[in-house]
Amino acid sequence: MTLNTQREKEPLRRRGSTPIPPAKFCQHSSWTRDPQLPSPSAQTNPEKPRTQRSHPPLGQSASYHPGDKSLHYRAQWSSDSEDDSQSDSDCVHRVVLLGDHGVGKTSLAGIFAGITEKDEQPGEDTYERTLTVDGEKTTLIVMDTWENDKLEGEDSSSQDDCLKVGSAYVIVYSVTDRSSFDSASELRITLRRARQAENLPIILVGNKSDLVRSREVAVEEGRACAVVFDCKFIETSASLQHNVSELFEGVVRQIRLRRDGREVVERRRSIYKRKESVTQKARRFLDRLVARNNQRMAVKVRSKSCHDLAVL
Ligand SMILES: Nc1nc2c(ncn2[C@@H]2O[C@H](COP(=O)(O)OP(=O)(O)OP(=O)(O)O)[C@@H](O)[C@H]2O)c(=O)[nH]1
Repeated sequence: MTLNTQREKEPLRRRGSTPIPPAKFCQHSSWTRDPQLPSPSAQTNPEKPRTQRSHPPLGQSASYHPGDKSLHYRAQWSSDSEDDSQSDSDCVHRVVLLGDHGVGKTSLAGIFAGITEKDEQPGEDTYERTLTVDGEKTTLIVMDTWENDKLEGEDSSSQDDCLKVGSAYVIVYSVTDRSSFDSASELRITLRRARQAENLPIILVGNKSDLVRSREVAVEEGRACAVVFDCKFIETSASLQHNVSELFEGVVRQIRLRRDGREVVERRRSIYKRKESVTQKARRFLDRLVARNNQRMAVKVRSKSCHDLAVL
């Protein structure tokens, strides 16, 4: 994996209120977007100026591909150093950020969007970006539209919309704020109620991991919560841009695992993942084997795997 810090084009931004044409979305495994089609937003707003931004580091795995003219209106980052010409699909998925005020949703969305300057606040609340993960392109539309504090009797339609439209959800809490952790659990329950029958990718994110001294929620608590609520877990620091690329690449992998099935995704990933040693692989295999016959072990393995965003 390489880090490419070349200048890149600004990612597409939308206002949350701007309707997104449903035809853009890949809710089904068979849907593939025609890369020759112009962006729907480019059609509705052809005059929209696009300024250049520098790409943030995005962990250690970012690389931008400015030569791709068919996707000129979108920014991309890649988890691979390989040539992307082999990419075989380009689906679009909505990822909704949920969580209390001040936990860092906008900051995470800003990093996703490629906003680097500290004092530059994201002006919009919906961002589109194409990621190349394990050699395949996927476009995410990250929605930072959640309004947490609807009062009793107030119209909750925007919350309902958020709970309906996502192909994946990122529930953020701050590790320095226990009440935000409690809210995250409530949000998980609300989401489960709203989308009962669906096996949605949901990632619980403990943000602000850099604030070591004011930590109120231990990493083990986050992990245990993810096991109980059957979702994935990662700690991030938007300030240090730690684990942010891993988070969004993990979202892509979780979407694909549900779309393609476990074997296909894991095989594809293994081609690209060369860092894992034979010993690590063998340990993981043995853990699973033992877990099949041991309920308690199964919980242990699940708690280990809940922070591996590349497996189901
Ligand atoms: N130290 C530290 N501060 C962070 C981190 N992420 C966000 N912040 C700060 O926390 C504050 C709130 O961040 P936002 O991104 O606006 O949080 P939000 O969840 O979008 O908040 P609302 O828009 O009110 O819902 C800002 O001052 C950020 O700079 C982080 O990882 N570490």
